[in-house]
Amino acid sequence: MSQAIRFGVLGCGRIVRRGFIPGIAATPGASLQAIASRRPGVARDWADEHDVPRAWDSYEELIADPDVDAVYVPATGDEHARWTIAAAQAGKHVLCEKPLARTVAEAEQMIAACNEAGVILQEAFMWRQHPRAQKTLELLQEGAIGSLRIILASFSFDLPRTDWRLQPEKGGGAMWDLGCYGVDASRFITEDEPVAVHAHARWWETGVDMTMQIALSFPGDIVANIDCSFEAPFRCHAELVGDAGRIVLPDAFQPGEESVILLQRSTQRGAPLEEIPVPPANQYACQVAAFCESIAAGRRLAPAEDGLANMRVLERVLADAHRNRDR
Ligand SMILES: NC(=O)C1=CN([C@@H]2O[C@H](COP(=O)(O)OP(=O)(O)OC[C@H]3O[C@@H](n4cnc5c(N)ncnc54)[C@H](OP(=O)(O)O)[C@@H]3O)[C@@H](O)[C@H]2O)C=CC1
Ligand SMILES: O=C1CO[C@H](CO)[C@@H](O)[C@@H]1O
Repeated sequence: MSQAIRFGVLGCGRIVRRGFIPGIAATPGASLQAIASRRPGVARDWADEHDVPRAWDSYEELIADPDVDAVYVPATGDEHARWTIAAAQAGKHVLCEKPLARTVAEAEQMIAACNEAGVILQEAFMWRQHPRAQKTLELLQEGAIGSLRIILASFSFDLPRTDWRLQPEKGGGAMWDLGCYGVDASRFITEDEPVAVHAHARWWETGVDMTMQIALSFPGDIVANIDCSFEAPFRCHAELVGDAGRIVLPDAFQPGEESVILLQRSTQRGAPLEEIPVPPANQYACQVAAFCESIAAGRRLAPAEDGLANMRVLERVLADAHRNRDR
């Protein structure tokens, strides 16, 4: 096999520890070469703890490191565009956390910078890379639930009120953080873009949406009902309803190593739910592997333009929620 892709990570946050580090450790063909934090000494501590060869006290130094081939951007939403563009200009491939940016305009600039530099840009919608996502598409294509009519997706948890996700200037808001998954999933499942959007939110004192209902209509009169919330118990599920059955995806966007698809092949009340097995997989490892595959192929197998298309829908959704405020 050719030389492993050497990754650098910009920041020491929760998803780095919980997702990316275990994911890259389980990915042959990828290695974690360097880690940076804006907080002095933090990257050194993490590097020692996780056996990472290099530690930097600034993102600029990591980006300038000639031994780094690809950069993972797990920063707060407001920092995605800045660091993606800087890394691309230094010739590094970029795996950027979701959502790509705060605005469509920012996402367009990121894609342009990566195209100009000839580097790969991938949005870190890890759930798409898990084998369950592909298996779900196959079941739909085989007609396992007949014609798709309804998509339901819910993602919520009780957010500590001190989190940056409540700050609008940091790219906060339940839609950007959680609703983006349901929108991404409905576009992935329909392989299409919505023809109409409607949204209603409950707003937090800082100006971000705390809870949002999103209704999307897709070609073929497929409807998607998506909800997201920072003020509710943890829920993360999706259901695809057809005219001949339904598919349930427990822990939709955060499947564990072992996950299942629940399939009801009938519209009869009380019809059994069959467990469709899915190969065990760590979705963060799948994500790194897919990204490395794109680098090796020299083209984006998971196009960043898809992230841009998601951003376009999210911007429309947020605008509609603002329009419906106080109605
Ligand atoms: N795909 C997934 O499963 C998940 C994705 N995410 C995404 O990952 C990103 C980070 O989320 P999470 O790890 O939960 O967040 P944390 O609050 O735990 O970490 C924030 C991160 O942002 C960095 N950062 C850079 N600039 C700033 C700044 N100006 N202010 C504050 N922090 C800054 C910090 O690095 P430093 O060490 O330099 O301070 C740190 O790495 C978000 O984009 C989020 O949407 C989050 C959770 C799950
Ligand atoms: O992307 C994400 C997935 O899960 C988290 C909740 O558990 C979110 O807050 C996060 O930003």
